Amino acid sequence: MKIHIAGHRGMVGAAILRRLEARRGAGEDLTLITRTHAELDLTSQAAVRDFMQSERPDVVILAAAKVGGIHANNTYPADFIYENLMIECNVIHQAFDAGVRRLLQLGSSCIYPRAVPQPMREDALLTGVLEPTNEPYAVAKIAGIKLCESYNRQHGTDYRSVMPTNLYGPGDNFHPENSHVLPALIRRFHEAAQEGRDEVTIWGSGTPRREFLHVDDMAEASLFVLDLPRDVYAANTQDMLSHINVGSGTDISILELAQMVAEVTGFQGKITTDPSKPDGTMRKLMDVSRLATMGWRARISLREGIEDAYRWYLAQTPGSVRG
Ligand SMILES: NC(=O)C1=CN([C@@H]2O[C@H](COP(=O)(O)OP(=O)(O)OC[C@H]3O[C@@H](n4cnc5c(N)ncnc54)[C@H](OP(=O)(O)O)[C@@H]3O)[C@@H](O)[C@H]2O)C=CC1
Ligand SMILES: C[C@H]1O[C@H](OP(=O)(O)OP(=O)(O)OC[C@H]2O[C@@H](n3cnc4c(=O)[nH]c(N)nc43)[C@H](O)[C@@H]2O)[C@@H](O)[C@@H](O)C1=O
Repeated sequence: MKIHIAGHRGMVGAAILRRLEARRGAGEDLTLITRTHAELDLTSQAAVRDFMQSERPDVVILAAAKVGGIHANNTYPADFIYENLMIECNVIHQAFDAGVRRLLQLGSSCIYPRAVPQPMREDALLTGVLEPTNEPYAVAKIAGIKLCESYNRQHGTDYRSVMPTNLYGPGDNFHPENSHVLPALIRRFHEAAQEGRDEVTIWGSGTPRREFLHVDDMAEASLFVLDLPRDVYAANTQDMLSHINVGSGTDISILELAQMVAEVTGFQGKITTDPSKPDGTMRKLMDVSRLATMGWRARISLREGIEDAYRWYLAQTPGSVRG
């Protein structure tokens, strides 16, 4: 079986690759095909066509995307909508043209309307107005789901979509402005503790609630969904092989999260908030009952996961951390 992992150097793609390499090491007959961003720009239709036609994988896992936190989404909306639409159109269509029958793509919990009932069910898609700070990215991610569904309907393919909640872990982006909240706080609290500062400021009011999932759980869930028999997956995705939520099933306020990161990093000072920064959606908690019914649940607790991410951050040589 030839599997192409697009985005294998990203946080999620690398975690999926680690699991597949372990399976290959355990004797599964897998050929894993990867290209770096420099070797293959997925926004180039011609380059993706040449790649898919020459490699002709059996399965494609699409974990490449333009990704960032609330500030990056709000500051570079054109990059987020353009690059993500191009990557999805190129990878999904060129995979189809090259005869790929099975594909898994990663979306995001931001596809759901901002004021949707919590926890957010899969059928809440397209029932209301999106969160403005990440609407362009969300529109691209919704297009990704609809691309897969449409190829399935018209051509009988088996293209599945997983919708992860907020992710974190080894390989994350720790950029002070463009990253997601957890890596940003790990870095900020670590640096404050090292420098003996007595105050750390977090963005927004601290009251929004988010659900976090460790990337190793996400990688496991992705391969679990990919491996599900088609009839089982179809029965749980409204018979059209649509999208499925992946999360831990519990959420936490950003202030509580900051307190946990402070404990893990050894910061003992005061935590203040900066209301001039956006809160974004006030709550994002996935309804993960469909995936649970099919047999998958998250295993890594948030506290353990933060400790793991912090160990990974500390183990990097200075200057090698992304961001
Ligand atoms: N991180 C999170 O909290 C969440 C992530 N997701 C989704 O999970 C998936 C993986 O995200 P994550 O691993 O966190 O993101 P990363 O930014 O860690 O990884 C994305 C990867 O895609 C590559 N890439 C981006 N643009 C291109 C391109 N034009 N051509 C080739 N490669 C490209 C990047 O390469 P390079 O760095 O060289 O540009 C990078 O290796 C994405 O679909 C994302 O939307 C969903 C919900 C939450
Ligand atoms: C995964 C998800 O990620 C983004 O949506 P988001 O959930 O709003 O992500 P975030 O992690 O950036 O922020 C979460 C909350 O945390 C607060 N916050 C506090 N202090 C910092 C801080 O220092 N950095 C950041 N980034 N946020 C901070 C911040 O103000 C917000 O209230 C979108 O890309 C979206 O498209 C998407 O898919």
